[in-house]
Amino acid sequence: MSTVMGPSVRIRVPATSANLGPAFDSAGLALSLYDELEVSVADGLEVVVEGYGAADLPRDEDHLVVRAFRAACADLGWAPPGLALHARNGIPQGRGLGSSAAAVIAGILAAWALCPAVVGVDDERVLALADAIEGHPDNVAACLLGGLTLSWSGPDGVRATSLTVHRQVTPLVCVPTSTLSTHVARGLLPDLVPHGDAAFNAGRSALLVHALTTAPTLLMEATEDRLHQPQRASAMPGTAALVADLRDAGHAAVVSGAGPGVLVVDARPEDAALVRTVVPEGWEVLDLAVEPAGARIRYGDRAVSS
Ligand SMILES: Nc1ncnc2c1ncn2[C@@H]1O[C@H](COP(=O)(O)OP(=O)(O)O)[C@@H](O)[C@H]1O
Ligand SMILES: N[C@@H](CCOP(=O)(O)O)C(=O)O
Repeated sequence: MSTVMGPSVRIRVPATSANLGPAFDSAGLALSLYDELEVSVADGLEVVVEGYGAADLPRDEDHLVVRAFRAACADLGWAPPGLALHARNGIPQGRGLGSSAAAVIAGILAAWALCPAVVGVDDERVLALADAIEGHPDNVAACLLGGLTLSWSGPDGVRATSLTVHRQVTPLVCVPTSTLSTHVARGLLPDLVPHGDAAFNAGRSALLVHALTTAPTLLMEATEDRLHQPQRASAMPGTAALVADLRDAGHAAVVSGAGPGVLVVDARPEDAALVRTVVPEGWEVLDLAVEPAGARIRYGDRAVSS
């Protein structure tokens, strides 16, 4: 049992769905499904987990929130003795809903919020470190900033921008019982792709931004992809079949992130019942909203970052 040594901070981080079809490693959508954490500096390490992962996440320095916290502390030049972490996880893990990105953002924001030497949060520094830990920027950007995010890397490091989506973008997520590690799913992708497929995805990605923000009637065409879903289908045949069935029924369905969850981008309230008839037994259907503001930090009742 460790002793808490200062004030606590509460962090709420949203689930995210990356890629959205063609925009591999660049587009992300924040969803109204959250992990909530309470963190304080302590004289040792104490980790309590409720909800998803309660039975199998590590309770030591290997816990991803702890690892991200430690990395952010090092980045800030701060060396707290330990931390007390209480996590209530509402984001299913290993399903393509950005649980690891949420854990990384939570750990980094906790460090920024608790470090005595800093005031406020520098989103660009948070994003840079989160991208370095996660290995791709799409989920961490959406988790941090909310809404529809586009992220890219350049000479100045990782950058991201957040856009407001059209009101007809109403996400519905289908969550299987099976899991697939993002690391494994990334290993299925080839190093080289045909130029025609790259051109196909470039056009669809550009159209995707227009469809999500302005012209939702174009979402079916705008969510077509040739760069990652076909290459990963053998690792998640049930997911591939469900995406095909939903698209045949007229829904803009895609693999959520690296899978095996499925995102329907444009589900109207009345579609939820219909989708439930197509989804295989055991899958959970979550009727969600877009989370517009992203991660939230609170000291008591005072919100200091969104
Ligand atoms: N809330 C969490 N707390 C601690 N570790 C987590 C948490 N969420 C995810 N992780 C870690 O990330 C892994 C899942 O990451 P990943 O394969 O990228 O799937 P996802 O699509 O859910 O992000 C888990 O097995 C676990 O090691
Ligand atoms: N662009 C990444 C997205 C991974 O998202 P996750 O939610 O499955 O971690 C990829 O497709 O590998």
